[in-house]
Amino acid sequence: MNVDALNGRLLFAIPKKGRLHEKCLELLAGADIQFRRDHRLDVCLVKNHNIALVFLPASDIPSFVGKGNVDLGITGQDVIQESQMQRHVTEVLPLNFGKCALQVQVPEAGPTQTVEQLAGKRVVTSFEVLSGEYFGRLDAQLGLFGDKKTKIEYVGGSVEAACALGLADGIVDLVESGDTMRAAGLHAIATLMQSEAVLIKSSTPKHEALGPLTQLITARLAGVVAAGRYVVCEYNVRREELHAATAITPGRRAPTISPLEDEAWVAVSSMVEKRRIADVMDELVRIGAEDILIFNLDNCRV
Ligand SMILES: Nc1ncnc2c1ncn2[C@@H]1O[C@H](COP(=O)(O)OP(=O)(O)OP(=O)(O)O)[C@@H](O)[C@H]1O
Ligand SMILES: O=P(O)(O)OC[C@H]1O[C@H](OP(=O)(O)OP(=O)(O)O)[C@H](O)[C@@H]1O
Repeated sequence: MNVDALNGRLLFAIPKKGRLHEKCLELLAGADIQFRRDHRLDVCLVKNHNIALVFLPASDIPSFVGKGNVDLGITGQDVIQESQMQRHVTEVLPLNFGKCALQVQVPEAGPTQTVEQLAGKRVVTSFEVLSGEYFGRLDAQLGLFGDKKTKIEYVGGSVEAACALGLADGIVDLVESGDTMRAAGLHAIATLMQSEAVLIKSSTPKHEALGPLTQLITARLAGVVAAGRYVVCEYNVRREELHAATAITPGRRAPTISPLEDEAWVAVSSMVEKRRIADVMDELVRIGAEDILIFNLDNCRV
């Protein structure tokens, strides 16, 4: 690709592989950001917007965005902190995927069961900056100095194997379901941070003219994220129960209430958070609501 082809385009960084990659592609499709990527190329032009996508390792995206080499990016909050770019990037939108926790883990049956016991020993991690800060504070509290301090060692992957291989007394790694941790015979004894995927932009953007396009893309992505988070709940309820019904489904602004041919009844339509829907349906049944229907959203603007 001719380098000039990128001139004036909004550069948008997407994780090139790993846990966040597929979800990002779904998000781009939902926002109708159209492109065709030659699988050997890490840069490609968007057909229907003045944007170029740049496929990068998730852990490099905070510094590319923070330094202004690319304008927008998607990555995890964990790698923003680890690369110490939190002052250089602005988190524009939480994306409701890539949720995980960075945790201190030790062998379940081992002699070390608290972080105080682990301090001063060997910790293996891919997050050496965050682990160094965490154990640095702990070492200072416990009066561990010089060669008594916790020894933090970096590995690029398969961190969970480090204890079994005799490399470490504990590890610091990401946990989502906990399957990896349990399969390795480990359990968590402390949490350094919670993380999810976020849309980020440079805190000092180089291309001010691209501001409106950044806003448009952010609004589209927010619509796709909200569509995944909410369902539409429709039901019929007796008019005298309307007050109770709107308390159960208050909607984002207010529920839509429509009259029915039978004047004793009304139809209610309301957005409800997906994770609450089973409880909401139980409560609606309890007040005598009928014909409760739940609809998934493809896309929305809220
Ligand atoms: N199990 C998980 N569940 C949810 N999100 C995760 C999980 N593991 C990692 N993430 C998120 O995805 C980001 C990328 O992690 P991933 O393990 O896919 O790295 P990667 O880019 O493939 O790098 P590498 O394979 O070189 O370690 C992490 O920084 C974190 O924000
Ligand atoms: O709690 P869980 O749901 O099991 O997820 C946690 C695992 O996911 C991540 O690794 P990933 O599988 O992305 O591969 P990696 O080790 O190559 O980074 C992380 O490093 C853990 O190993």
